[in-house]
Amino acid sequence: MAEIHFTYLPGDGIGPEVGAASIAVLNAVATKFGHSLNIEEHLIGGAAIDAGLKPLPDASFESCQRTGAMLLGAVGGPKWDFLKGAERPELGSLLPLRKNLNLYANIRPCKPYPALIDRAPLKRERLEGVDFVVMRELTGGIYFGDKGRDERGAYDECRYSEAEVRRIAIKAFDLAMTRRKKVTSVDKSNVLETSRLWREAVIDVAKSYPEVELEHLLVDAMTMHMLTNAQSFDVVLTENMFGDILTDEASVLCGSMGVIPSASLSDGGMGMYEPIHGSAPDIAGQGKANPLAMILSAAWMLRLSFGLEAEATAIEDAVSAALEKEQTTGDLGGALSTAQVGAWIAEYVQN
Ligand SMILES: NC(=O)c1ccc[n+]([C@@H]2O[C@H](COP(=O)([O-])OP(=O)(O)OC[C@H]3O[C@@H](n4cnc5c(N)ncnc54)[C@H](O)[C@@H]3O)[C@@H](O)[C@H]2O)c1
Ligand SMILES: CC(C)[C@H](C(=O)O)[C@@H](O)C(=O)O
Ligand SMILES: [Mg+2]
Repeated sequence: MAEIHFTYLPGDGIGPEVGAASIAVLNAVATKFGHSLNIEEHLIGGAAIDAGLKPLPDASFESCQRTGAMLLGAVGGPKWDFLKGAERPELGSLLPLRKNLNLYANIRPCKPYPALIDRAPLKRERLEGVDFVVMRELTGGIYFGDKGRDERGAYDECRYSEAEVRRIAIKAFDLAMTRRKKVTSVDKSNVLETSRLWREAVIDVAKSYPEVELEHLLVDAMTMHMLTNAQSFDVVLTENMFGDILTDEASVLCGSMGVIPSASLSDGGMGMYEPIHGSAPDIAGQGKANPLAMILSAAWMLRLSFGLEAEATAIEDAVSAALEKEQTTGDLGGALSTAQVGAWIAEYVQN
């Protein structure tokens, strides 16, 4: 019996809705496998601002540092869009959390479920066999450079050190060694100096992995290859902003934004788990949000932060079953609410 002790940060918009569904599933797993849940729930983002606190309140950050395992819904929304810089939910909570906990390795899978292939806008033959993982650098690049306004307009500085590129490249090659042994590094080295450094460092890291095939693609071409040739990818290695953009595109291959989880990992064993989607203000508060990405993120937390492989697999099997039996929300053509999908998966796990 294990104690599953983590920080739960529901956040804004659909965050608390998909979060509640994931907690219902975690409760079912804990009951079924005889574990106990110790959940530290804290405010983050707009919800913290509305409570008169900073976007990342000290108590929230301290809890994350203490537990080292975080399950996060989403932050941000139109209500807080008038705020500037670090007063914003995104810049004042999510980014400092990633940076200050050194969660530099962000892993986002793209493997369309068989039951969803016909829901994606691409032809079936372009989707069958697609199975790649994006290794996104998460604590460097343009997100974290100097930004501001001056007499010439506005600026966002993009910086990468060689060490920052090397450590994420090593993660990508290590992952490729456990898979089909191919790394596709995506950059814009025909224009950007950071991308030239990126490519040099990746080529150098690759020398230690002679079994792994390395290819380079420019990011503009990559957006096209992802739609025409996605079966050719295994591990896609890229920098912060390109990874953000490419993974939203990858979600289209999977049938919905609502099915892709992510893990953000440090070297010291910390992990934050969150869906790749945002707070979806257009559907928030209506029970329409698909909770599968959040539920799968919880499964990844069990596997990667607590070593609970059978428990994680039980959740993933239940998600596959829900898709096969069309127990889904409207984005996937189903008629269930967010809570009903969570309850169905929780029950499936327990039986
Ligand atoms: N990790 C995060 O906290 C995170 C990630 C992305 C965006 N955001 C924030 O979220 C806000 C909204 O951003 P956006 O609208 O560009 O992106 P979004 O991901 O919130 O929504 C994009 C589209 O996908 C749909 N969608 C997203 N998640 C869904 C789900 N689980 N089920 C069904 N449909 C879903 C939405 O309804 C919307 O049409 C912004 O403030 C943004 O900064 C936060
Ligand atoms: C909200 C935003 C800062 C975030 C990002 O760009 O990293 C989001 O889009 C994501 O994909 O996690
Ligand atoms: Mg994004």
